[in-house]
Amino acid sequence: MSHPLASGVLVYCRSGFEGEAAQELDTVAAHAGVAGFARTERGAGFAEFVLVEPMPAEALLQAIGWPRLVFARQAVAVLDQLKGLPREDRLTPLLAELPTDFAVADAWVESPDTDDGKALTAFCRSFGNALVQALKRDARLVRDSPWRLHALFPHGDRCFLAVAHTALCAPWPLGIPRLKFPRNAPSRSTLKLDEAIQVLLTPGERERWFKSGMTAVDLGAAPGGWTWQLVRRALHVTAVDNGPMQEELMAGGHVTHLREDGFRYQPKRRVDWMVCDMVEQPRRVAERMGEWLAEGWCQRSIFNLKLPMKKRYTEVQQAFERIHALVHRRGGQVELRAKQLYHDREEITVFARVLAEK
Ligand SMILES: C[S@@+](CC[C@H](N)C(=O)[O-])C[C@H]1O[C@@H](n2cnc3c(N)ncnc32)[C@H](O)[C@@H]1O
Repeated sequence: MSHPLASGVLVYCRSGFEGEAAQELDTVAAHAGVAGFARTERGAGFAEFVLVEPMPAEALLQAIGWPRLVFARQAVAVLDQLKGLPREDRLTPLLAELPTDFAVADAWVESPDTDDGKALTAFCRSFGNALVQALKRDARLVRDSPWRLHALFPHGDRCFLAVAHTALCAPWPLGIPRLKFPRNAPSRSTLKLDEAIQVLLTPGERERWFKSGMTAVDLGAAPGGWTWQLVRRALHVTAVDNGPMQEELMAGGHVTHLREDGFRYQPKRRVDWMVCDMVEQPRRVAERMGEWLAEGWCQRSIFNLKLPMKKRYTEVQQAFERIHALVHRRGGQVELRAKQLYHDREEITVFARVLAEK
């Protein structure tokens, strides 16, 4: 069976952001005309959208999938939820729920990215090995299947059995790309920009849009973690910040440091990239980012929106609307992709590019 039926969508999110993830699922599903409701538990590290009627998993993931969700590190299509699994044999009941003649390329056993979930990591590893062996034995593991099986255990006796379509879902366990902190990078924030580039851009875009000799502006750059990532990709960077930049990074000769206000700075000529990590109200940041994009001062941008307020989902929507409106007013159109990354705490990271020139 190549078209499994799903009963819902399960998204993995940052603990504490389940409300935003659920609100987003409700909104995106309503736009896509998919009937159902979102539910979650605070601190669970996941939220679920329950369908009124089951539908093919692929169509569901196309309508409410990972690429279009901001507060989802991963989104998978739920086949079933198993409760009260016996400790002595959790494998047999799980295998019994798999649709017959359904093969997958791989199987991942996961637990939410929470303290409770972390306590299950060792179990997940050994159970994952057993599951893969069992699937091999039953000839259900087929390398070129577009499907991957996911078993998410919120508790030792409760499991969501789900499937991911490799073209529509995050390619990393728990939706978290494994990134190593580079030894000589100036700050831990460096991982945030690295993750944004991995998560928000395709491999082709990464290759085309980061070429030796390209130019970038980094607003709020000090001590230089984001600048370091751009320099690593052979870009020339103008770093705008009143604070000091790391000496080693400056010594490389690829960075010009300007002690100026990042909200007033304007480049003399268009740059390939503008990145911004200034800690400010999301409205103020959105306004300035919209201005940069509308005026064509940069081709593309990656910026953070800090979200310390209560109505975080609404705040994000308003910021996006404002950027669209500013660019539209100047005759352009902007594409926005955004995620709450693993390295984002109370914030999200946005990629923006202008699609049509004035
Ligand atoms: C979170 S830190 C940036 C860290 C940096 N991205 C890194 O990876 O090392 C925020 C920076 O924004 C700067 N900043 C805040 N408001 C600013 C403004 N109006 N103009 C320029 N820099 C500003 C602060 O001085 C601070 O260095």
